[in-house]
Amino acid sequence: MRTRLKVCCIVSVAEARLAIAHGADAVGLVSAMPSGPGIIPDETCAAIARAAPPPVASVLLTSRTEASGVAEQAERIRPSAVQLVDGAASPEAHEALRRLGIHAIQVVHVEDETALPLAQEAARTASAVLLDSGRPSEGVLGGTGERHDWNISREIIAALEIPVFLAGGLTPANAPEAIQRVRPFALDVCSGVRTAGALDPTKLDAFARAMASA
Ligand SMILES: O=C(O)c1ccccc1N[C@@H]1O[C@H](COP(=O)(O)O)[C@@H](O)[C@H]1O
Repeated sequence: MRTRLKVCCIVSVAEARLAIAHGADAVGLVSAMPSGPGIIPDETCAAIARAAPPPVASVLLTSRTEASGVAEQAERIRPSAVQLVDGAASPEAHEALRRLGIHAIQVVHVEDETALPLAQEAARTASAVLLDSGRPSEGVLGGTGERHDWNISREIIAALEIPVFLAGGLTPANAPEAIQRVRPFALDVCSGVRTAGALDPTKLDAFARAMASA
């Protein structure tokens, strides 16, 4: 099965078009976060979500955890899916999104082996799980540009029956190894395809080619 590509930290409709032209199956839109390089206003998230043509998915990243707050933001922005970057998000938040016809992608930050039971719990109610390299205890919920232990990710993916995205420090150089070793449903990249903060067509092209070579 082809590994899907999500290009994250999209800041404009022009960047979304560039990512899609290079084969992105999904574009990620980072709303308010405690920290991170990719944050854009909700109004910009909504404009990009409106511009994403089917079957490309628009994925809103939120740090909200309460069901009512998550649903309120999702209803305003109307993405295809919401990526809940804080592991404290509840099954009620997943259910609230489901009622709106919006997929819940629950992030699990892989700090150690405890990520496996966290992912299994999230998989009970979310549409998909995304494995990232944040450090929630330090208020870092993603966008680190760092890899985590892919042996743990591989174990999680083997144990779950729903799609699992792999994120954190992916680059054109390590994308083939990520696909071969971890076997995720999709790769999710932000900093690895950017230069001085801007989406870089040369790196995007290299990333897409690296995926195709795996
Ligand atoms: O990029 C951000 O600003 C951000 C902030 C808070 C949570 C997630 C964030 N970005 C997401 O982090 C992953 C991995 O990014 P990277 O490839 O390691 O740079 C990806 O989903 C980003 O969209």
